[in-house]
Amino acid sequence: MQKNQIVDLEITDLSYEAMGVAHLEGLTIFVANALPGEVVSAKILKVKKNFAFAKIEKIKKESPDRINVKLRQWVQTGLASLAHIKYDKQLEFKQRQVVNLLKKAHLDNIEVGQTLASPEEVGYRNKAQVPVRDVKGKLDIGFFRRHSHDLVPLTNFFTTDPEIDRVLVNVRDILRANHVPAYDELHHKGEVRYLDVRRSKASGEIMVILITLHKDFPQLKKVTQEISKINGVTSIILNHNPQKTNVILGKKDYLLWGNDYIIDKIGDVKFKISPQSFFQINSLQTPRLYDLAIKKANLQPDDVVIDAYSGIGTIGLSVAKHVKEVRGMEVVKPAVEDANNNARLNGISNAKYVVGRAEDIMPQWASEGLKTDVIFVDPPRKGLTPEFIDAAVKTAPKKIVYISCNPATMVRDLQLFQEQGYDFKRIDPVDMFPQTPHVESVTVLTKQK
Ligand SMILES: C[S@@+](CC[C@H](N)C(=O)[O-])C[C@H]1O[C@@H](n2cnc3c(N)ncnc32)[C@H](O)[C@@H]1O
Repeated sequence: MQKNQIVDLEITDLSYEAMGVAHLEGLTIFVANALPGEVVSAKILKVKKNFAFAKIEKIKKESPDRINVKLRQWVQTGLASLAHIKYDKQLEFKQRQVVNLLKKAHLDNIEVGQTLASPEEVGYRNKAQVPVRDVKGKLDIGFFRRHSHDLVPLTNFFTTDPEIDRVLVNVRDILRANHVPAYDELHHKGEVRYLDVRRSKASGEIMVILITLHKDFPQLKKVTQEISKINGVTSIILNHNPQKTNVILGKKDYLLWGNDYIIDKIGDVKFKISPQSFFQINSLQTPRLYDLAIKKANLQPDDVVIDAYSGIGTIGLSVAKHVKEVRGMEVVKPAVEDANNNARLNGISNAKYVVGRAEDIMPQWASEGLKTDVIFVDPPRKGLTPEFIDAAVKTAPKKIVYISCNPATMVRDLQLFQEQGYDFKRIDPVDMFPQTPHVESVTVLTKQK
């Protein structure tokens, strides 16, 4: 098989990144945007030892699960790489990801629930972080083409709250009118690198973050003034990122106008959110995710509860009023400050959050003799560490509730807990990210007698 060769392929599966999978001449071929059951004529793009990549030239037999996407850029950029699949099939795809990982780990006896559908299938994101680049001599916003830094201009981000799209376009126009240069990655010059906009569905408050190469630039005052007039904007922040890096946010934030936070709500608990704090992006699905996790924890009034990888304390503060004590840890300092302020804001006095890596703090607490009843973990994609797991087990919790955004690392970690006397029977996928291949899930581990 050779690059540029045109081949006919029968798609038999979807990879975890939602690429169509076919087999030919002993190779596994990944075909972008192809669906199981389809027969496509495809062009080979790259050939490796055991696999190859191809792109569709023509669909010869179309799957009944295919949807015609209004803007091909949504799929092309990876912004919404499942958008060409009917929503109920997306949910099945996510459930199957978990089933397949369990099979690989020889855990076939574990039940996997149906993926809990999101109340909103599009426009659900309460935050957008979009690159700003020069396209054909004009500052533009959009999304990078997959595996590249070529900006595909966009004004409708599809999965984002349309109110956020409106603000993004307004800010783009203000930057253009004031001749603010977009960041030029190649020469490491220019000004605005990214726009980050967050909106609270509960309060309507909007935060605009300009992520810039320099801390100040000639048009900044005027631009700030004009952005402050956009309907709904209550906070404008400059995030200074002077580094030559792919990391989006710099370390320092400067308040340009308004508040240095926005207020959101989950259930009846209010949350103050700082620019660098993590906050679940699907506002309507988050309370359903937490309700599921909390129900599974079967909390008792005397329980000592850990909220690990706590962000701004959303899980711990949602349960604090029903238990004896909540302790949490989180590595981002402003998020911890938010968590402790959020406890006060909601009249909660039995929850305390500390700054630090969970893999350092948990062993410290265990060595101090802490005993726990329920541990909630909600780590980033890389999952937990063995140090964290050992220490968590030492505190002898009755239950560990694992909320995960990456089923591969979660299955690895669940097996480590199993080796230490904890067992689980079921995993429940929850769709936090419709139109994308991301799989969130909740699992409860119970201490064996
Ligand atoms: C998936 S978020 C969950 C946050 C929170 N539980 C929520 O639902 O909003 C993961 C959090 O872990 C934090 N984090 C990442 N690595 C960490 C580490 N080694 N120790 C503690 N927190 C960490 C991140 O800053 C982020 O806030």
